[in-house]
Amino acid sequence: MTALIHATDLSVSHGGDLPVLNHVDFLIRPGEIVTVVGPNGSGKSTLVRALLGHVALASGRVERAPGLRIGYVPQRVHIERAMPMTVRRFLSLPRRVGDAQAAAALERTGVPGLERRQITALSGGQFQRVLLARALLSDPQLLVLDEPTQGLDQPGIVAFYKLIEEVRAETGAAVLMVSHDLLVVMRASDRVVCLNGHVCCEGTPQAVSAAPAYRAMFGAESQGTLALYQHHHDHDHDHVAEGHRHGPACAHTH
Ligand SMILES: Nc1ncnc2c1ncn2[C@@H]1O[C@H](COP(=O)(O)OP(=O)(O)OP(=O)(O)O)[C@@H](O)[C@H]1O
Repeated sequence: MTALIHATDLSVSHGGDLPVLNHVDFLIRPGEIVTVVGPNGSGKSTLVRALLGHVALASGRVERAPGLRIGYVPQRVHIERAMPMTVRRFLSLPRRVGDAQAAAALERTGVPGLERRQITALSGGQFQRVLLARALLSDPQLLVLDEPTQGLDQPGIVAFYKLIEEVRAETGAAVLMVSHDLLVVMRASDRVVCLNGHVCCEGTPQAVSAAPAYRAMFGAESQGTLALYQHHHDHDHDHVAEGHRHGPACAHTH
């Protein structure tokens, strides 16, 4: 298998009437940056957790490359920060690491020397970088980031994505990201998957931002994303770009 993770016909139900994920196919290859976008409650976190093997599947299968090393950064809001703990101790959870390794990871993520600080005393942006540092300690082949820039301001978001691209360039790790930051997320991604219980459309950022299903889902917000690309390429945005896969919500033909 050349893919790091390959999921086919994935359905997940949390017990409600409708499945949260409905026959989703998903693939991530070595070194790719893939971003999953979609409205609140569209199943993005559930997809990530299913790919990691953290939720039971109603149907389908998930294949992970044998021995795959994954660095997982869960949604920041889900991490208990109230407990008194230094950054250094946090970096040794769940796996103990040496001082030099911890220092190098903090340096790499742009927050050197924070070891003795309390987790509770960090800013949102600093904590995000500490979380990334901890994920990098396992030398991952795949970094999984769930809403990594939630709560950051615009410059903080741009800086974080730049850091992710640098890490990918240096380590060759693939990156799977869930994000709402439509304005900047597209630029950093090789491929975008637009999710709403099912895969509405997927492809290059350019192709997805021009797809009717994507526009319908994000409406006015998507205009900024389109503007971002207008000077990068020369096709007419009133036409559908080539190169994206159709989902059930796509009404057009090429
Ligand atoms: N453990 C759970 N038990 C019951 N329902 C759940 C559980 N986890 C998620 N859900 C429901 O599944 C749906 C999808 O949730 P999920 O967190 O995957 O969406 P999301 O796209 O990541 O949302 P958001 O953008 O708000 O983070 C939601 O309706 C949510 O309420």
